[in-house]
Amino acid sequence: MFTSKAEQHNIKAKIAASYDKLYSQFSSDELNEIGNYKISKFIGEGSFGKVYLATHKLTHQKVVLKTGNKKDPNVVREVFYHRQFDFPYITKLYEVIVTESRVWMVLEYCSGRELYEHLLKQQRLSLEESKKLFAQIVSAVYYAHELKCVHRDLKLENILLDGNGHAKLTDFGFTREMATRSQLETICGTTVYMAPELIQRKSYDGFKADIWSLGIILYTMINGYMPFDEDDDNMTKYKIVNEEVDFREGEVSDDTIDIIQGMLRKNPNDRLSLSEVLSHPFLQPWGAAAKEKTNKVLLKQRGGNLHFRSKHEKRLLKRLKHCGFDTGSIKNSVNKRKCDSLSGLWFLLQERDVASDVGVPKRTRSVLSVRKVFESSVNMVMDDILVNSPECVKSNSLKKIMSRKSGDQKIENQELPKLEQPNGVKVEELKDPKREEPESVNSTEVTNKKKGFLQRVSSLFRPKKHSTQGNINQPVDNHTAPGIQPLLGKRRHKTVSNESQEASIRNSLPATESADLNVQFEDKNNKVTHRVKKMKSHSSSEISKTQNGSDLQNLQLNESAEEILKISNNGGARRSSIVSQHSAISNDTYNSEYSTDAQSGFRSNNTQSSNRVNANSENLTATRKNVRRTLSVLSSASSTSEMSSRTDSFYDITTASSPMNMDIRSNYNARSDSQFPRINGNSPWMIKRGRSPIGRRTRINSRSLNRKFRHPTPGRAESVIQEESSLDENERASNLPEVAEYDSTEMAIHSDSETPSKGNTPLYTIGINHPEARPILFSVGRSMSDGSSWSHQHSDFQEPFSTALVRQPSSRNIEEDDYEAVIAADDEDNSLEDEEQEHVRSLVEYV
Ligand SMILES: Nc1ncnc2c1ncn2[C@@H]1O[C@H](COP(=O)(O)OP(=O)(O)OP(=O)(O)O)[C@@H](O)[C@H]1O
Repeated sequence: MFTSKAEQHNIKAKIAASYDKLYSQFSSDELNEIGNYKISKFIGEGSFGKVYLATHKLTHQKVVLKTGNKKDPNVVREVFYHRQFDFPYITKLYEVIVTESRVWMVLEYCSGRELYEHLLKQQRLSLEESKKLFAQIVSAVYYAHELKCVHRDLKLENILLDGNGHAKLTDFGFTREMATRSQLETICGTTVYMAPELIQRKSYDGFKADIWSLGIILYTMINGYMPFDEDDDNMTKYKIVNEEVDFREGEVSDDTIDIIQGMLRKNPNDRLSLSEVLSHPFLQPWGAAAKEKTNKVLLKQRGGNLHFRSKHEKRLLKRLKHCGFDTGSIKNSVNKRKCDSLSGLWFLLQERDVASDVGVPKRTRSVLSVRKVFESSVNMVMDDILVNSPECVKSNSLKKIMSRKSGDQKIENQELPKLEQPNGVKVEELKDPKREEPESVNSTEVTNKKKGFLQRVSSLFRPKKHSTQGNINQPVDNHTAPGIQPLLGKRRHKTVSNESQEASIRNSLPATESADLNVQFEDKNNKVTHRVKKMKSHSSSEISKTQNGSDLQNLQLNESAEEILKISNNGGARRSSIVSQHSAISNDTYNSEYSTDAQSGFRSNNTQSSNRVNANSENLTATRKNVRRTLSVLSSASSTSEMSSRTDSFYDITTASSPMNMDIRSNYNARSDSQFPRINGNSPWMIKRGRSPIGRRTRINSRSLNRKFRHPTPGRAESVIQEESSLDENERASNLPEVAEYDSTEMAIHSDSETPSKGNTPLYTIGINHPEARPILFSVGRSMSDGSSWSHQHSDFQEPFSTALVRQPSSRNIEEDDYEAVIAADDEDNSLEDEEQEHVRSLVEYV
């Protein structure tokens, strides 16, 4: 109990200050967490929204958060289709978080970034690399096609590379199912990757259109420039429709020519099928292997056998179950592709285990993984369970591992990016990537072996640094080509910045550089400079407008080249064959298939700016760059016909709040279908403790030995801990030990109570790094008389603990004589017996 009024005032003041801090955090504009993900930096911006690098708090896995407006049909479409895909060469969609206005897609992080950037770096890819990557890309598309989905925006920018250099197809904003139709009408994609039938605005077979785009991709990978890419869009379109791709004589093998020509046949029905592409001699041995792998995945998936079959998965599942997770819910989430926090957790756990499958004995690592997840997810102590789990006992002693690994490590302070609200998220500060640490801990020297058990264990779960893997922190644009590097560096930087930043970068460039920030490749043989454009997906309602106002719809694409050129040249002078200033304008101009005038605001900004460019040639350079970078386009030709895809009934995507951040106690009643981990078949907070140490380290009577902590009855949802025994609910409630108040600091509210001044106050997690953090020593006991309630006492600890939950007491009239327990600081205190130690840990750390 508190010894003086002054102390009580002091404590009250601290609680009030913490409350204020919490309140201001709630009302802050800064955004640094979404669900279970901690945002670490802004990495790019697409047509639909911004993209951030983030860390999954429970597994420390890096992920990408891609945000979009909830009302944007393309965002809905992207989620709808993407979540159906579960394939090694398609970026994984782990989770979808829906907030009031935005959708956050949690995606697999591809540290190698875009294939486009890789190609810029290499100028052109070796045949071997091209084959390998292309086989992976084709297999991803083949997989999607087998699921009757067409991508419709295949391009270098939509193929990412993971840390192992594997291709990952992404960006399913224009995807469409083809199960119910054979022809599509909506014109969408990116001009230079578009099939002739789309350019001609005919109805088209989506599968065949994808195959054409793949042909463009392969050609570009091998040659380092695009087959149809003129500075003038009309010319590009003319060539797509009328001309054959050309190859440098003697440089390209017959197989290469054959496969590319096979994919780029003007008549869609003459094009190779993807199965044929994968079996083509050019692509061997990669193609055949990729095809086989894809067919296996498809077979498994169709049979509903994709998950939980491998030894590794079974082992992980077992561990989770052992720790009380509701594995049925996890399976359900994963199998149904719910993209909720459970399936996210599952996939990330799996990936982390696979990634860290080096060096640590399997059994131990598994146990530790599960332990860490559990610790993080419910913020409570699992030591009791894990230390005594058979796995842990069989393998290395956890204590030994901890004492080996807990070492004196200095953890750098982590700076968080400051963000605007989701719909206008803006990074004010970018963290130094080298200092990036997944843990949100402040600078602390951990020197004492006896310091926080959790912290020591937690240090074991920090992701290993894989020096061989692609590092996101490395600059992407270390272009090898002289002269290109500075240009790329600047352009790249600009790509992820806002318009004003772009303008300032551009202004700082010499005129020749700023003229076109697209990278130029010099073809040494032909002395012709080629370009690989980076195209930004966007749309407008102006598809038919060329830069000079001519209507492409009326343009006869089989007109003579002269005619076309005449139109083009009228449209504006080409500054040179190398650096085009004008061409991208109409090239990048399309409609959303749902586009209406009202909606055009969504994706038509680039078009509008393009038009402004035309109007004012002085602004052309700066504005064009925005337009130029990317384009994926979607015309409104058949908006109604394809609208039906919106009616798909998919939304069992979970909404925003992470279960881990929810008040787990308030879910007590629903625990049978709870998603939360359960311990020994009970709710997560019903941690079974051993026996309680009593009577100055003597034993308590047998009745209390089997008691468990649990949260209170529904009527007292805010209360903290209750014992479970054979007593009925009322008795349990009355047996709730009250926990003394202490400082409350960082987050993790575990109660819905509004203010700490109420009788039942919220619980807070106290962080070890808080300047005022100190542990609480609880003396817990009960009188020896039957039916007596548990009570406790608290006093200061000399040594800090990693975590303690505290609560303002509602009752302070506990009599000294009622106590019979003394709590020890650490499990290494040999003066306590095992069960007593467990009790101590569960009380001090778990409470
Ligand atoms: N899973 C990912 N891993 C790593 N980087 C990613 C990932 N997804 C997107 N990015 C990066 O984020 C940026 C924006 O991506 P996004 O897909 O939103 O736009 P985009 O493909 O550039 O444009 P658009 O949507 O118009 O096609 C790009 O630089 C991209 O490389």
